Amino acid sequence: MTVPPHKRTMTTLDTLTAHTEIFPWSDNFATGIDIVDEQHHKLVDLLNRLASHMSCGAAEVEIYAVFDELADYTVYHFQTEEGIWNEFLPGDPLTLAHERTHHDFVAEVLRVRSIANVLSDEESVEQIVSFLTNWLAFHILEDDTHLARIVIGLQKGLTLNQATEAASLLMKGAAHMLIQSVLKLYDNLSARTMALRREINQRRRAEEKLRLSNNIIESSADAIFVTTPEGLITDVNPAFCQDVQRTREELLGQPIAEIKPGLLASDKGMTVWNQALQTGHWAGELANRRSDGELESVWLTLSIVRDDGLGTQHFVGVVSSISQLVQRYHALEAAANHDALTGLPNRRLLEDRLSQAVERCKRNGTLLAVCLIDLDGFKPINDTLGHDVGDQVLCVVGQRMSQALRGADTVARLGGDEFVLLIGDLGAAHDAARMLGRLLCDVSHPIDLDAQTVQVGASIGVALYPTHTTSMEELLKFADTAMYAAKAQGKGCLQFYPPAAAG
Ligand SMILES: Nc1nc2c(ncn2[C@@H]2O[C@H](COP(=O)(O)OP(=O)(O)OP(=O)(O)O)[C@@H](O)[C@H]2O)c(=O)[nH]1
Repeated sequence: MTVPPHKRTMTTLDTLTAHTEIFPWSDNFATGIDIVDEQHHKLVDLLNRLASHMSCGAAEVEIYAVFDELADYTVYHFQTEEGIWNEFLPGDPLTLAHERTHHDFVAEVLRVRSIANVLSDEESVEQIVSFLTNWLAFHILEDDTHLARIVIGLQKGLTLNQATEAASLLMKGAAHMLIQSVLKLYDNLSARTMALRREINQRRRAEEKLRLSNNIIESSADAIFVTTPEGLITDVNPAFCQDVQRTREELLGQPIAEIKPGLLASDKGMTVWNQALQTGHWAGELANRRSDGELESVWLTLSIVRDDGLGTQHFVGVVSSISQLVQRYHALEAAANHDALTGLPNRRLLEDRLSQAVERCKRNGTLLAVCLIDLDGFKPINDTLGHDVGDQVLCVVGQRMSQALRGADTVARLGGDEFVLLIGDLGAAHDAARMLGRLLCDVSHPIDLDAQTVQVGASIGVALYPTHTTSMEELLKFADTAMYAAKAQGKGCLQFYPPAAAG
């Protein structure tokens, strides 16, 4: 069943925001025929809602739906009216002229609808409101009232001529005045009231935006502060209060550098402040001392909010804790630089350490021993006792090597059962030989595992910086050559480059 437009409970126009009665319904609008007046009332109400939309500028209105609803309702209403006029004044020129006006009305609504895509919603609604106002004045107040009065006359038993004359007389005075006053009302209201309403609504929207921004700042997990150019706090959010364990009231007017000394009182803090002054912005990582005394990494964004005259007005700082990010970064960095099994530096970190060690020895005029170690007899452990046992052996051997060296030296695992040692700041080659002899002994001690004891040996090849080469690449290559010579000599021994056989 089709629900007549006036029976719909929730219409698009109903959803328009609070509306202003620009054309409040008055008894003067009444034609005297109840059903017609009731429907006119609804149409005037639609007009008021559209006018209200025009002044409020509600952006969410579905303009096409508004047009469709208006067209729907008027077609429905026109059928009612035409039914009455045709019943009492069939074929009368007034009735025919009236029907043409109805067609014109629908055509105009559809015309504005058809150009709605090139107009803004506001412009479309303005066109419709202007058109409806004229229609209210000339159609409802003039034509409908005129016809209604003839019909009422006929209902009272007057002849058509008598009824027409009586109606014309009535229409001459008051109705004319009313039409003029409606049009004037529209002119005045559309120009002034709507402009005013629009302004009010713009302000309301701006306030809403401001309220939303405030809510965001208030609920932000980041600590936010605002200061004068001299660094005196003018506002803070709850996260900032929480961070420094002070109330907002206690903080207002306080120097930010005293409240957050770690952030803004240090030399770095001054640099941050000055750069923000010069460029309008500073962002970067700083250390912040929390209220519990712990140091944490934070990301500070400091910006200047200037007034219209471009004079400095406020500094706005946003402090975001990035401790977890930094921890994660360090964990990833550690993983990228260390061997997952033994935790020793991997080849990537070894390259760094090698260049640092070379630099140090160059500076100090000392020797650096680059030692390549390959275990002896490791494969059979893997093969007979399993890979897990092999892994344990690699870890124990790594620990023993680390313990045999000084803190500044490096033990790295290249992969498999291959390790590299960097022994720096040596006075002579035999210093390295002594340390490596001890290390060979340590490595070859039996290893007690859960269920068994195993034993491995090691073959070591050594190249010296700068004795054998100053190239880091060659240092590793020469150490490798020497290590193969050690294997060839029966394993479990130390061989300096150049190996005897090679040289
Ligand atoms: N458990 C374990 N084994 C590994 C790992 N990486 C490589 N291997 C094994 O280590 C063994 C290294 O082989 P070799 O160096 O020939 O063994 P080796 O018995 O010490 O022989 P030589 O060097 O000639 O004395 C191979 O069996 C590899 O499969 C690892 O991460 N864990």
